[in-house]
Amino acid sequence: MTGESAFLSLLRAGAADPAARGLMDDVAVLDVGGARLIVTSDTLVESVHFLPGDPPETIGWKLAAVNLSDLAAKGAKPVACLMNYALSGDAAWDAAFLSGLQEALDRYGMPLVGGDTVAMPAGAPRSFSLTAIGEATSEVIPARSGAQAGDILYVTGPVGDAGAGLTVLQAGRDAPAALIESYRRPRPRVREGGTLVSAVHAMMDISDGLLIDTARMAQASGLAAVIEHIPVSTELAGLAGGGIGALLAAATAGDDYELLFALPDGVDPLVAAIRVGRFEAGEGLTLFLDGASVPLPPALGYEHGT
Ligand SMILES: Nc1ncnc2c1ncn2[C@@H]1O[C@H](COP(=O)(O)OP(=O)(O)O)[C@@H](O)[C@H]1O
Ligand SMILES: Cc1ncc(C[n+]2csc(CCOP(=O)(O)OP(=O)(O)O)c2C)c(N)n1
Ligand SMILES: [Mg+2]
Repeated sequence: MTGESAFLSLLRAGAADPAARGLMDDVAVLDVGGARLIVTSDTLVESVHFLPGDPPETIGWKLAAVNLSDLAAKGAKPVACLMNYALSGDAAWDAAFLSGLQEALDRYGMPLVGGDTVAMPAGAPRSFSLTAIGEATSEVIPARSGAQAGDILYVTGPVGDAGAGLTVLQAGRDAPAALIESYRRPRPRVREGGTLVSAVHAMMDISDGLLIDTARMAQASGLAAVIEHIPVSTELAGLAGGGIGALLAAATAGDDYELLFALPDGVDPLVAAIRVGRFEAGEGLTLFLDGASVPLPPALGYEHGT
C-alpha cells in the first residue's frame, strides 16, 4: 500500500467517533460544553509544499493560510492555533518565518496559543505543522457530503494561478507577480465561507485541484458531478492561453485555496463566485467544455505518494 488515499482508507476504517466525520471532511467537529469547535491540521514540507528558495515570510503566511482555508470551508470563525516548528538552523530565517506567520494570524484574528519546537537532523527538509481551532457560526456545518442532484457547483475564484506560479518558479522564468503571489501567499476565503455557510448544501476548499476535489465532493455526496467550465485568470490566460491543455493543467495543479460549494439551482451565492458545473444522480466526474465531452486527464489532481 502506498499513497495518501490508500492510507486514508485504512484510517477511515477506525474513525468511528462522530467528531471525525468519517475522515471524509476538511475538519473535525467537536461538541464541547455547548460550543462547537472546528479543528483542522495541515503540514508544509520543503520541496513538497514550498520551494527551498521561497522567502521565509511567505512560508509562515502559507502555513496559517492553508489551515484558515479549511476553517473557511466550514464557515468557522478562527479562534486560536497551535504550531509545531522544526528549527531551520538559521535564526534570521526563523524570525522572518514568524513575521509572515504573525501577519496572517493578525489579519484573520487567530492567535497562536501553543505548540512545540524541535531541531531536525542536519540536511533534513524543513517541515512545519499548524492546528487551527475555529468556532461554528451556523447550526448546520456544511460537509463535503451534502450536495443534492440538481445543485449547481461554484468556486469563489479562478483556478490554476498558484500551479502556474510554481511552474514558472521551478523553470526559473519570469511570470506575472500575481501568479507567484498566488502560490506563495494564498488568501483563505474566511469571509466568503462565513457568508456562504447557511446557504450551501456542501462546501470544501480546493487544495489538491478542481477536478479531484469535485470528484471527492461527488463521491462523498453519492452523486455524479459534471464540470462545464474551468475558470482561469487573465494573467494565467495571458501566460498559458486558453487551450484545453492549459485548462486541464489549471484544474489539476492544486494550491488554489478557493472554496468549492454546491447550491440549489436558482439560489444567489451572495459572494463573488463562478459557476463551474452541476450535480446529478449517478456517480463519477465528467468534463463537458464548450459543448463537447472532454476525456479526463490521467491524474485529477495532487496526491501525496503517487
Ligand atoms: N494522519 C492522519 N491522521 C488522522 N486523520 C487524518 C490524517 N491525515 C488526514 N486525515 C484526515 O483525513 C481527512 C482528509 O484529509 P485531507 O485530504 O488532508 O483534508 P484537507 O484537504 O481538508 O486537509 C480529514 O478529515 C483529515 O483530518
Ligand atoms: C515545491 C512544490 N511542489 C509541488 C507543489 C504542489 N502541491 C504540493 S502539496 C499540494 C496539495 C495541497 O497539500 P496537501 O498536503 O494535500 O494539503 P491538504 O489537501 O491536506 O489541505 C500541491 C498542489 C507545491 N505546492 N510545491
Ligand atoms: Mg490535510
